[in-house]
Amino acid sequence: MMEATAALSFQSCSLIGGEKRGRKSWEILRFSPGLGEERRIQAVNLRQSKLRTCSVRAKGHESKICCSCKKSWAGELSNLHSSVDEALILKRKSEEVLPELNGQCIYLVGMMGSGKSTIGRILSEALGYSFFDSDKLVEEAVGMSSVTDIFKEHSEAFFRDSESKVLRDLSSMCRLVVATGGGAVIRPINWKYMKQGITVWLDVPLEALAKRIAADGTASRPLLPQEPGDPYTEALARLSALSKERGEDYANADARVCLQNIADKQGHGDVSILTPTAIAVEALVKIDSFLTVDVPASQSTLPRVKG
Ligand SMILES: Nc1ncnc2c1ncn2[C@@H]1O[C@H](COP(=O)(O)OP(=O)(O)O)[C@@H](O)[C@H]1O
Ligand SMILES: O=C(O)C1=C[C@@H](OP(=O)(O)O)[C@@H](O)[C@H](O)C1
Repeated sequence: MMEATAALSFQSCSLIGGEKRGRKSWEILRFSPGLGEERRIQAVNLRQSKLRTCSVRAKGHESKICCSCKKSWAGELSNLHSSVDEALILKRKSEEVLPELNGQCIYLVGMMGSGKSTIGRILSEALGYSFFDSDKLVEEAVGMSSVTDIFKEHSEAFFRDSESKVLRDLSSMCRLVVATGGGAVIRPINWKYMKQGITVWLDVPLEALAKRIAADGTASRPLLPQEPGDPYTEALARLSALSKERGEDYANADARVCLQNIADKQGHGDVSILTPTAIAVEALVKIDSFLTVDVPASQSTLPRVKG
């Protein structure tokens, strides 16, 4: 009872001013346990990237609430790791973004190994969307079990044509999260298909990509050197060349999730400790910003919404 009263007081206190009307922006994360007179509440505002902690002191029938506000919740995430259930934040943020998406698909783009499949699965589950990996769809369409075999037995151009057909077919559907192949961005026609939905670039430092790929092996990635040698150094060299060729292409995406920026905001700068769930939350934050940005009346168009 005390907790419910405190939560209501917290939500209705003046802290809420200045945000979108009619939408709950502050999420109560936790009450301190214990049965004492004073309790602490942590709440996060995903829209404004803020974390607040309140002490609630019971005085008769009233609750006195003292609040402190931290500038950036992203900057607090390392602390939150131990104290806050990331899954709850993901759930709350996806509930907030879902109505704004209005069924539009999400296309994840980024270099190979950037986490498109990993983050895509998490996003699809959180949003109740279906997940597709475009490489897998190409394999099914061609009737071969790996992209590497398609490159070997046919050609890269054949693979790219099949990839474009897959993206064309997906573009008429809704409520999907699609992990695209790392090279899907190089063909302008693919952008036409992907822009039927929201495109999100997972921007991961090359060193982190090379580490992941060296750990996974390059067998499933035909554009990377397959010869013996130091896998990290070889992957890094090839990824650097591909990234130079494609840098501008990825930047066409509607939203950019830059892992280095997240890690810097958290104050440690280490992208390797960012969890896939935290990255998925950041993707939703960026999608939300893209969808809710004020469009001047002169430039407004009908919403890009399907069925
Ligand atoms: N945030 C992360 N931190 C550490 N490893 C990750 C992260 N996201 C993905 N990985 C790992 O990196 C590798 C490539 O991820 P994947 O999702 O297959 O990338 P993509 O689909 O972009 O090629 C996998 O081994 C995966 O487990
Ligand atoms: O970057 C690329 O050109 C490619 C990336 C691969 O997908 P992932 O990004 O899922 O590894 C796959 O489509 C193919 O090997 C080509």
